Amino acid sequence: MPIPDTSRHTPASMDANPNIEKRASHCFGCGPANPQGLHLVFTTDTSNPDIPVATTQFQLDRLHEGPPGYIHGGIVATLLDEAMSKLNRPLNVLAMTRHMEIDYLHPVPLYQSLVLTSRHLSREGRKLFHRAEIQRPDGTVLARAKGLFIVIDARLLALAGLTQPES
Ligand SMILES: CCCCCCCC(=O)SCCNC(=O)CCNC(=O)[C@H](O)C(C)(C)COP(=O)(O)OP(=O)(O)OC[C@H]1O[C@@H](n2cnc3c(N)ncnc32)[C@H](O)[C@@H]1OP(=O)(O)O
Repeated sequence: MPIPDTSRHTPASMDANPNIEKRASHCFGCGPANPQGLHLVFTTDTSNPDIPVATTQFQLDRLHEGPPGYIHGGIVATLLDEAMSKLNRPLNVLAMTRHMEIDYLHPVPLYQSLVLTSRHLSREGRKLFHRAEIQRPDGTVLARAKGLFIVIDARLLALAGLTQPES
């Protein structure tokens, strides 16, 4: 059984009393403090505040290889999930992925700059429906996802110690 590397298991994300920003700093998708992470940085377009759009460019190497020369399918799912999660804050909610479905349309290549974009579709109560795509710069869609995110009650997060309680 693999032995955990304690040097990587004592960051701020594991501290007894972190705030949500410190915890988020170790997010595998976007956390700047995670040395193994993807370090995605999104631009969010809120010109229509009801339909936020998040976009980033990324390029991965063999660390994330699945089929030779292409990104592992699980990492493709991570990219799409991460992009959709970036729509929640502009909508002023905390939410977690409940369900997502993915169309792997073409293999997603390593060593090429690609575009990852997401868009909010609709909301029904606690249920947020988002979509995301990975595209080549010429607009060819390589993978596409639809996601259902469920709004989490901020007070429950505070009770669980994941956020600071509202004063
Ligand atoms: C805090 C910031 C985090 C940022 C995270 C970034 C994105 C992530 O990667 S999150 C990590 C992955 N996700 C998770 O670990 C979440 C694990 N799941 C959970 O904790 C819970 O299921 C949770 C909190 C999301 C929802 O739980 P719960 O409140 O019991 O909801 P639940 O009743 O199961 O489902 C909610 C609704 O979705 C509906 N639903 C479930 N599946 C589907 C589906 N496939 N299609 C349509 N609707 C569905 C349910 O019917 C229900 O609808 P309604 O309220 O109308 O009855």
